[in-house]
Amino acid sequence: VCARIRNKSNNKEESCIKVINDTTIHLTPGDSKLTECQFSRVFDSNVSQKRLFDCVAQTMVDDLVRGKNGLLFTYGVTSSGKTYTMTGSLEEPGFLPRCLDMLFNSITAVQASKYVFVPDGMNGFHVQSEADALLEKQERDILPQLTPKTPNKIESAATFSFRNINVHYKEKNINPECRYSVFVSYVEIYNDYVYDLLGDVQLDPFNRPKPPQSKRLREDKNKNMFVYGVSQVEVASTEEAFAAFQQGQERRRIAHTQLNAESSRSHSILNIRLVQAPLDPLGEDLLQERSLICASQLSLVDLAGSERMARTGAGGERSREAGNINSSLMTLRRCLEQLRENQKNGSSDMVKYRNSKLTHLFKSYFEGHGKVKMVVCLNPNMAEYDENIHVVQFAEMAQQVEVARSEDFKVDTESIKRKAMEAKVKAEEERRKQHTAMKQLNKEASGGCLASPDYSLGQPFPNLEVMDYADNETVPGLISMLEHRIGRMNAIKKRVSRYGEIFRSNLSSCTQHEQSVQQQLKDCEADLANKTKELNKLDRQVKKLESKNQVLTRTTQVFEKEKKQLQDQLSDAEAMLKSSQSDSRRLEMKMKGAVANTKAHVEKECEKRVRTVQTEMQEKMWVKDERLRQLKNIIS
Ligand SMILES: Nc1ncnc2c1ncn2[C@@H]1O[C@H](COP(=O)(O)OP(=O)(O)OP(=O)(O)O)[C@@H](O)[C@H]1O
Repeated sequence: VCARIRNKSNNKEESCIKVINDTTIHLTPGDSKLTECQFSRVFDSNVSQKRLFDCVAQTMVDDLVRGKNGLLFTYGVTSSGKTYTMTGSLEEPGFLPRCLDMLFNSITAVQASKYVFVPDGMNGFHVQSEADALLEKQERDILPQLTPKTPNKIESAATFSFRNINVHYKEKNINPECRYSVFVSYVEIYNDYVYDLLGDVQLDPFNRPKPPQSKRLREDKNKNMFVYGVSQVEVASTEEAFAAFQQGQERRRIAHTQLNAESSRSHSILNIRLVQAPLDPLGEDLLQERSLICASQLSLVDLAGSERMARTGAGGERSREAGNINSSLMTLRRCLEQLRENQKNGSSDMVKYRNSKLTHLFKSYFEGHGKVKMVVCLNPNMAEYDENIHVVQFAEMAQQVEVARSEDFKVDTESIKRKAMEAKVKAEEERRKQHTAMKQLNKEASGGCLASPDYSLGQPFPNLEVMDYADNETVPGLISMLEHRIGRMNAIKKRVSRYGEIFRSNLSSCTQHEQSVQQQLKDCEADLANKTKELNKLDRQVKKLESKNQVLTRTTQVFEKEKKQLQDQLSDAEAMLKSSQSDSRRLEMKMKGAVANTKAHVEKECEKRVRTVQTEMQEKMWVKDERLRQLKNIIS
């Protein structure tokens, strides 16, 4: 567990963290209170991205190449520099691009052709022949053009050229007798659901992207947890891998808009998987034996901000998010605590990994199937003191957990080499044997051994006549001549039988050779038949797609026509609407004028009537007053 302290947001403000040495920091809220924390390594705000990579992540790439798994995660509160450390920028690349760069630099000379390794859907891989891989490549190159499925094309890999990765590390443990391929998958855990960020986007009937579907976690035959059905994209360079990552980021942004989420409230996990398999004894094709294929992975995890519920000040949906993050990080904490307890007491109490997707996914790492490293990011602002205390407490506890070391993947190159040598020697011996036999036969045939004089039994019989029984010259001469003839005959017999043997052995080796050629021919014919079948299938698919394409083109034309008609209708309707609007405006003006006139007229009329009534009333009052006065006079 390492700590990285980021720079202060305001230089004038006092810092709550003081770096004492390479492994110790002091945390203080400003007064005399002081908490000391130990880490395996402390990096202050001046540390460069490169140095951090050298010290923390480089060995994890070494392990990846040796066939070992690794988990590297950043932990800390929001804005403490987790994403900066993990991903960085094009100018200041973080762990992720640097790991990819080192990996591709290391395997560049021994990279397998694309699509030779095929994911089997259960976290494993199998190997297919170069020819099948080529066929698949052609299919993939052609089919997407015919079926434009989703609007999620991977951004051009050339877009990403990282500055400051000029280190070009190379891992020395690359086995030249193996071939390697890299796959990436990218998932996020949000509200305890796992989403695939590199899968095809499903569209709704209105051609809008559908909200993402959650994935399940499963265990493979090696007891490693994996996201079932997750997309694994094969990448051939750092740029291609980063382009896939960027596509995932974009998908994440869209999904967050759909789910009304905030990116800092989800955990994101990029898995870099390195697959390797040895070459056959002749060093030509990859061996297809499953047991010889090794797939190792490096999981780079950017955890959600670790602040506590009260700090988030959230309500409603946000409070549920905060709760889920807290619960997943809390489960992580509990699991690590239980592991520590088990290790301390030698007990084997159950660790409840299943309580959250995060811990469930990384269960295998904590059980010793790989190396785990954590970079704790700390923000030195005084306001973060309380949160920092919780973060370092977690880190200190995590440091006490020991994860068992996993074993290197070793290809038995010695036995493969031995086999190769044996096969070579045998083939060479066979060739030499045949060659000598042929040479011998030719030599003997052309060197006159088989020519007629060699088959002769010697001088022809002289004309002999024995006249005297005491002839001591003729009979012994005849006897020696006959003995010589018998010797010649035996030698010829011996030679003929040797020729017969050589001929028979040549015939048998020729027959064997012919049989093996016949077998090869049969294999080739079967292969050809398969290929022809596949080709026919592809041909049919192409035809089907072409006819679909035609139908779609026609439908598009019909729709285009309808669209044009509808557009015409729309513009007519708009024109009508405009004219009726201006009519109604005119009518409104007219009505307003009429209303004003009528109002003025009515007001005038009213005033007139009021005045008349007033006059009448005044006259009546005057008459009444007059009568009252007269009445008063009469009374008085
Ligand atoms: N060590 C650093 N040096 C320079 N800038 C940094 C450093 N750490 C973080 N920053 C900057 O601070 C800002 C916030 O950092 P970042 O996004 O990495 O935080 P975070 O912890 O990932 O936050 P969140 O939890 O919201 O994802 C970014 O603009 C980043 O560039």
